[in-house]
Amino acid sequence: MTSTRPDPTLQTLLNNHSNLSYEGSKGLVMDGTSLTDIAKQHGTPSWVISAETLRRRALALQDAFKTQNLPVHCHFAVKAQDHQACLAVLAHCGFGADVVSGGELQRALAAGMKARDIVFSGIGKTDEELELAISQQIGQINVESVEELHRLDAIARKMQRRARIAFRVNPDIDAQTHSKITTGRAEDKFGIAHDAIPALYRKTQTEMTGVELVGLAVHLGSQMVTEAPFRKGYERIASLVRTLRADGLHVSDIDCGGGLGIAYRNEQAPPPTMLASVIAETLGDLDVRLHVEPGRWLAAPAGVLLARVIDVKDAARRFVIIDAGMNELVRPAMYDSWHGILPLHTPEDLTAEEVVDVVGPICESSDIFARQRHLPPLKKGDMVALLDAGAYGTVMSSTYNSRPLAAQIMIDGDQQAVIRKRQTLDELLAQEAVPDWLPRT
Ligand SMILES: Cc1ncc(COP(=O)(O)O)c(C=O)c1O
Ligand SMILES: N[C@@H](CCCC[NH3+])C(=O)O
Repeated sequence: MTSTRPDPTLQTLLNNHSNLSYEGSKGLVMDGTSLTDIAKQHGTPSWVISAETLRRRALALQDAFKTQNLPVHCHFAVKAQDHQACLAVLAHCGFGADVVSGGELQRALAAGMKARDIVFSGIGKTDEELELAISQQIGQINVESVEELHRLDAIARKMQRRARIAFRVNPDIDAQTHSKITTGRAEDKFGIAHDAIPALYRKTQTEMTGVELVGLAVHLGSQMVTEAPFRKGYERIASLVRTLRADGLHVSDIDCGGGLGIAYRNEQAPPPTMLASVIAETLGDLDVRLHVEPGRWLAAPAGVLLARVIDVKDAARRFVIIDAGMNELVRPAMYDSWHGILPLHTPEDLTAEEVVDVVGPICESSDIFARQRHLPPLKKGDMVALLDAGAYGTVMSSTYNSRPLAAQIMIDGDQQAVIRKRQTLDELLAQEAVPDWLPRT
């Protein structure tokens, strides 16, 4: 995710984020709501998520498939943004869910998603999680190994049920993204090796009674901004489907996974219409039910993280120290990822710039949001928005350095609500117990 390309200008960042604009004294506005007002009312750091943007992107994705006349079922990858209010927005748009744990499964159901619209992927599903999925009769369990297949078959038979499953294929294709979010190479832990699929498929469909094998699933990685890996992956799946059918086996469902990237840093990220046409060209003639599992593309641009400048420290570099840290948004520290940063007040001159490092307060050298970034001059008390924080933001945050979890606010037209209260230090400490047999001073 690091790159030698020059950073986009603030104007380019704004142009790339159609839900953000500067409106005079209101400052930075997201879908009509002043982010300064939110920060003043709810404090910082705070997460803001726009239901309107979520909805707009959900519809754009569905439209892309409609234009291709593709019968695609959309399942939101809950791991990207798991708040029930966000899941409810997407459920209302007709989305199901892609879940990776019993917790996510329960969240999706609580938010109103239908069990039959839920797909369960994940490399380490416990017996209890498989039992939950079977008892809820979810749409599909994507099996990731022979070992899991046998475990699931035994559990389902014991429950006198038949679990609807697909095999997650490891196609041994590089997603051309950050290595830490690549999932489809042979050395990655995910999926069943593509060359092992035909024999296992036959054995499963002809001999196993606890599972109903309906097809294949593939997910190559996340933040994919080139077309080639999608195409290669789906071509491999199409060729497997033809092999299976030539062997008299039944394939009715293909799950195309997620992975569609966004332009965090003005990347030439392809739109969903690219995904739709690649799926149409590679899998469109197979007469199967198609599924997709996008997360980031839907949620990332719908969210921002608001923070306040604690201090500006002039040393070997100018450090803008903000009150959000890697415990809130860990992506830059974890993947060297780039997030746009905009001041909340309307800058007098969008082109007036200082070169600064924007850092958090955490005692880790990796707690850096931006290195040598060109930003309008910032001073103590100014507030900023970290962009594209709606996916893999709140869900990956922690309380490192005893920092209570930040508040989350949903905006929707002229409505807004706190959808997650700021955690208090008392609540954080109340989760702990000190054994009374410990000697105390
Ligand atoms: C199986 C599976 N499906 C879907 C996703 C969602 O990916 P993204 O947020 O990149 O669309 C992931 C995460 O990479 C995943 O592991
Ligand atoms: N957490 C990653 C994405 C991982 C996707 C899960 N398979 C990110 O923030 O980019």
